[in-house]
Amino acid sequence: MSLPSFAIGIAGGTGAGKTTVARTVAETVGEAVTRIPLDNYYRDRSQLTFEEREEINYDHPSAFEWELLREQLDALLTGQSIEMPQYDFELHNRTDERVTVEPSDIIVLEGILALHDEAIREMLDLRVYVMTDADVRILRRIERDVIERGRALEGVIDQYLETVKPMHERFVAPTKKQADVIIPEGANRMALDLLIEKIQSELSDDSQRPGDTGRERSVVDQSMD
Ligand SMILES: Nc1ncnc2c1ncn2[C@@H]1O[C@H](COP(=O)(O)OP(=O)(O)O)[C@@H](O)[C@H]1O
Ligand SMILES: Nc1ccn([C@@H]2O[C@H](COP(=O)(O)O)[C@@H](O)[C@H]2O)c(=O)n1
Repeated sequence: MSLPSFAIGIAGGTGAGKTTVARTVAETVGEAVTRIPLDNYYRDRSQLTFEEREEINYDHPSAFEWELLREQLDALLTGQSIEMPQYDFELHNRTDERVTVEPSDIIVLEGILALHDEAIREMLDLRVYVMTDADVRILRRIERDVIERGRALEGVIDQYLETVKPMHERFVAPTKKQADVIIPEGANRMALDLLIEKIQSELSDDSQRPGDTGRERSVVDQSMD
């Protein structure tokens, strides 16, 4: 593999289609792709009871362990493997499991706040925002949370109105301005084809990568300036 890797951030509201875009890129781009779901960096909450964990605002930036994400993204971009934490949505907590993730030419960070943190944004070569209407997103979320995440319909609706929607407006939607590319309606084929073409052209021209000089020092060092 060539260093540094080409890093892509995919942000957008819950249910916008971020995972679908990330998977499609991984399947189509024709190179090894390392995917980093931001959800895995929700803070460890083992010190709290299940009832206390249910009350947490999971859409506020403080819910994530940014320091660990910065360190691990930096490691991957400089060719080192990481021990990535794993998250259980039914327990609202990290599991004890860690998964060894190897670096590759393309690293894709995907999550609601993938473009929120300035240090992380600076590590990305391409910033993508997936934009899908709120009504479509909440319908997708209800289906997913009830079927896959073991949630009751009433709880999903309450959480959406109390935290998901206001935090989306306050923290997620504004990161659209940080994006190089906005994909309307999720896995829009034309937009995806252009995105994949862009990634392939960047990969075939290593010398043009903006990160080549920017990553001479690790992001961990930079944050201490
Ligand atoms: N462009 C699309 N058209 C139709 N369904 C889609 C599209 N993009 C995503 N979906 C579906 O919407 C749901 C949520 O998509 P997902 O990629 O998991 O969203 P996110 O990662 O942003 O929460 C999934 O069931 C997925 O299959
Ligand atoms: N214990 C948790 C942790 C997170 N969430 C919700 O997940 C959403 C982010 O995941 P997407 O795949 O939808 O992008 C986020 O909006 C959190 O509200 C949760 O419900 N429970």
